[in-house]
Amino acid sequence: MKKIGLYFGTFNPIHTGHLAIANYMAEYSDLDQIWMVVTPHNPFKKKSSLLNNNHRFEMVYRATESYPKLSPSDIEFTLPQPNYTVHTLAHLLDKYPNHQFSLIMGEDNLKSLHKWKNYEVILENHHIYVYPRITQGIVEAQFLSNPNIHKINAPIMEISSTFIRKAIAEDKNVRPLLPETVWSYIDEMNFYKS
Ligand SMILES: Nc1ncnc2c1ncn2[C@@H]1O[C@H](COP(=O)(O)OP(=O)(O)OP(=O)(O)O)[C@@H](O)[C@H]1O
Ligand SMILES: O=C(O)c1ccc[n+]([C@@H]2O[C@H](COP(=O)([O-])O)[C@@H](O)[C@H]2O)c1
Repeated sequence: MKKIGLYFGTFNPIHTGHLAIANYMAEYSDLDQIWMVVTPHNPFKKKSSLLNNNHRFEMVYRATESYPKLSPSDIEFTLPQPNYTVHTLAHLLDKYPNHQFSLIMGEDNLKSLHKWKNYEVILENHHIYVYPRITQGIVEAQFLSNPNIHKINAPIMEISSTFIRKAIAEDKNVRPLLPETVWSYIDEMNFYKS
């Protein structure tokens, strides 16, 4: 049985914070593989400001290419939208009956987990690894003591895709915040200019 960590994200774009989290999990957990699942449409986010799926996938592909334990995944591209994680998990369990799937997420997502579709089902069947992040809101008490939720003791990295998109639109240099191959793709393609 292979242990897979699913790191779901809009990745618009993938940044050094994402990559550091994925690499930390690859190095310091018992997960065999981390799949970075590019989500076409988060049910809580507007689709209008999104770069198309293939461009976001390409950036995740480039970011993870030289990391053997990290892989990009386009599994949600052919599933109904918006993408509810519980549906994707059902699809994955069906397709890979011999894999054990855990979730990796930032603390901002844990703060809204009580609003996710069938979150109880997700929690009953999967471990969730939560990465610290400074954001508004509080984590519901029910999640603080849940045995399937594991807090990761890792340094906080305050980088967000929103900050990067805004900075590029304002002509700032964001090169250190992105994997080099992602930075050059964004630069070549003129993404997020305004
Ligand atoms: N700097 C960070 N530290 C910890 N977790 C993060 C960080 N950035 C993103 N994440 C987590 O990575 C996953 C995917 O994040 P997402 O693609 O939404 O990035 P984002 O930077 O939050 O994007 P946006 O600013 O567009 O909302 C989420 O679970 C999110 O909580
Ligand atoms: O299933 C849900 O109800 C649900 C609600 C909000 C977010 N999600 C998923 O959480 C993942 C993280 O989203 P994001 O935009 O914060 O990177 C992404 O795969 C979303 O589809 C899922």
